[in-house]
Amino acid sequence: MTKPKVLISDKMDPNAARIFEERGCEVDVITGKSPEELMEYIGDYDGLAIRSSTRVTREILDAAKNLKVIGRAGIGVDNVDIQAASAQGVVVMNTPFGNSITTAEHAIAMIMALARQIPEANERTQKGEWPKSAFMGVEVTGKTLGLIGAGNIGSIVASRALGLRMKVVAYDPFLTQERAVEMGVEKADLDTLLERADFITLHTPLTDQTRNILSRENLAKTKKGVRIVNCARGGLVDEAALKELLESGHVAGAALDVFAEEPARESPLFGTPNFICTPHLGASTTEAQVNVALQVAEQMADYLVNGGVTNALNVPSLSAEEAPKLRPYMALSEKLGSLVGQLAHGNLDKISVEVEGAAAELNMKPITAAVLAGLMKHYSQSVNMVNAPHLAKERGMDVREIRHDREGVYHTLVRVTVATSQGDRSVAGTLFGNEAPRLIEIFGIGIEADLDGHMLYIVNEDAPGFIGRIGSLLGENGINIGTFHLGRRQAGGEAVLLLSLDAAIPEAVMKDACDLPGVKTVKPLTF
Ligand SMILES: NC(=O)c1ccc[n+]([C@@H]2O[C@H](COP(=O)([O-])OP(=O)(O)OC[C@H]3O[C@@H](n4cnc5c(N)ncnc54)[C@H](O)[C@@H]3O)[C@@H](O)[C@H]2O)c1
Ligand SMILES: O=C(O)[C@H](O)COP(=O)(O)O
Repeated sequence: MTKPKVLISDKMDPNAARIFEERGCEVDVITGKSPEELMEYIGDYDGLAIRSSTRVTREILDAAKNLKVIGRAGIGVDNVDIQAASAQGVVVMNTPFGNSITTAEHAIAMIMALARQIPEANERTQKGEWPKSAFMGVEVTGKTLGLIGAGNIGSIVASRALGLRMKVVAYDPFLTQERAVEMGVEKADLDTLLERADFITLHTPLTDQTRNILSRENLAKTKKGVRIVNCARGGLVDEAALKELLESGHVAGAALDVFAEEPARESPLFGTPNFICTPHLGASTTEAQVNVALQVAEQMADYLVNGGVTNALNVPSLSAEEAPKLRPYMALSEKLGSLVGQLAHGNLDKISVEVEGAAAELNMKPITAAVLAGLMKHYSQSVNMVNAPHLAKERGMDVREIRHDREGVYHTLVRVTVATSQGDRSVAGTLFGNEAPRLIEIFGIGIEADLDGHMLYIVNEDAPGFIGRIGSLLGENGINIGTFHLGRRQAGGEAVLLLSLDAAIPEAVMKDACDLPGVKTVKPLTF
């Protein structure tokens, strides 16, 4: 088996490359290249490991013909076009916790640096000024910290601030009262926070709701003498308004680790009194970088080698334990989706996936994704399990998942039903020995078969002599039958034949098969 190839395109702890190699991947480290250069060689890789410098745009993804997974060694994925990645079937994963403590500590360091003006005092002291009377700081003890965003990092900041004997007021629409009590913070609305905070620290992602959350208007609502810290994302604070308020003295200090435009080689804020900044260093500690590098490499290799999905932002997670159990179900589901996609006609926009027996114990999302991938691959190119649910949603397909508790005849069963203009059409399958996908029913007729390679599906009137005639026709045309499966609704009623063939059936033979007496439908199938 060829080894999956991974490209590390941003500066990353060397442990990442080591883990990739140990887990059976080939790895190249090529950093600091332009998007045009990256586009030239990205097509060779199955995996792309990044931090915040590589921008994974639609154009890069278009060139990344073999790409299966993008791994972000860190939290923010705003440098990745997730929609384009999903549409292309590329899994996007991050490491949501590896640098949280480090970033929270950076925010606390910024709070302390602002309170005691450490950067300016340091600079002037080293210039030989000994400016003892120029600086008068504030204590943080007893002050109110306004926390905007109380997720992973925000809650660590809160716990450290409480340790510094600050009061913490938090604004986060997803913060429950119970969680606020557990964190020891006071839940507030944004206006209350702005009015009351002596220090404000931001810990939200950049979204349409949070962009410019500290707008000119909101900054004007803050207490005179407020100090502001942003170690989350540029774009959360109006930088021009911040500069004016620092100059007027309304804002007593501001510390930014992140800027609306990065890298920020110039900014109107540079040189403004009481403004300090760092070049997006929130996650830059040895500990955090080792954490995220190890984690991203483990996750990506797990996906590329075993199909395990952890911390993905565009597909449901699938643990390394679940992956081997689900793999045969995914193969079965893909085949059932493919069968129904080849046999049913009309608008296949209503689909239900039902599971019972052992299958009902499993995570259904990957099973449904596999059904959709099998169904849609006959209608759209480059569809896979990652992009199939997105494509189905985009097309407005009504997808239902039904889990039955009942015990059926089979120890495990997956059924796929599509609503067609002729009514519901359903196919079902099971796993033999928990491993081998096996069809057990087509459109209400019990029939057992492997769905593999070239097959021929025939519906005919159940009458003596038909099997001989179809066998002769194929034999006369040099087409070897591999397996032969039969089912019927009732004696003398509608019968189904499912043949596996060693080669694709030529058009002319298909026509002759259609002309055999009693034949209603003939359809070549491929799996
Ligand atoms: N400076 C750095 O180097 C650095 C390092 C790590 C993370 N970050 C950034 O820090 C941010 C926070 O990371 P995290 O791990 O805590 O994320 P998280 O998802 O755990 O927490 C984000 C919180 O923001 C809240 N939120 C969302 N919309 C909001 C709104 N409109 N108003 C108020 N709160 C809102 C969410 O409910 C959530 O609780 C992210 O943007 C991340 O990219 C920066
Ligand atoms: O979202 C993150 O994890 C941080 O912004 C860290 O970014 P970096 O990996 O480029 O330091």
